Amino acid sequence: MYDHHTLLYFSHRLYSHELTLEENKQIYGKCINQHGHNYVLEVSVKGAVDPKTGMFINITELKSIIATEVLDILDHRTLEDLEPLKGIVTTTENVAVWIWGALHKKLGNLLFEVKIEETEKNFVIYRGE
Ligand SMILES: Nc1nc2c(c(=O)[nH]1)N=C([C@H](O)[C@H](O)COP(=O)(O)OP(=O)(O)OP(=O)(O)O)CN2
Ligand SMILES: [Zn+2]
Repeated sequence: MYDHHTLLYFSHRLYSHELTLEENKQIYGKCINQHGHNYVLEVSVKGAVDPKTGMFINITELKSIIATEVLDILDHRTLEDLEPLKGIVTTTENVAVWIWGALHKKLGNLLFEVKIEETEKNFVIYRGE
């Protein structure tokens, strides 16, 4: 098992276009307003160590995959503006599921877990269930 931490910042609001403004206010409160977080993304991978190399993935490759598939798309962006997240309420749960999908395309079964901390108090762990 190997964990890799990375920081990213993005702005979002919690708002569902399937609900009325009143319903959104009821459900999401102050979070319907645009705001941002310094998220911490932790990607865990697992695999059988290759006896020849002593690795199951080169961390340099893992970092490159996280950079191209996640950071280059999300970091310092407004989530609601991003095509891949259109129509998705950008809760930490939904962002974790989206990140899992983006990484799984490249990592396949090496991907074990995506953990994303939205604030010091809130984080989501997703294992592709
Ligand atoms: N199930 C979820 N609930 C909430 C989410 C979420 O992603 N999933 N997100 C938010 C807001 O984005 C908000 O910015 C974070 O919530 P907040 O209560 O502000 O976070 P803190 O607990 O760190 O804030 P304190 O004011 O210090 O308590 C809300 N809900
Ligand atoms: Zn928020």
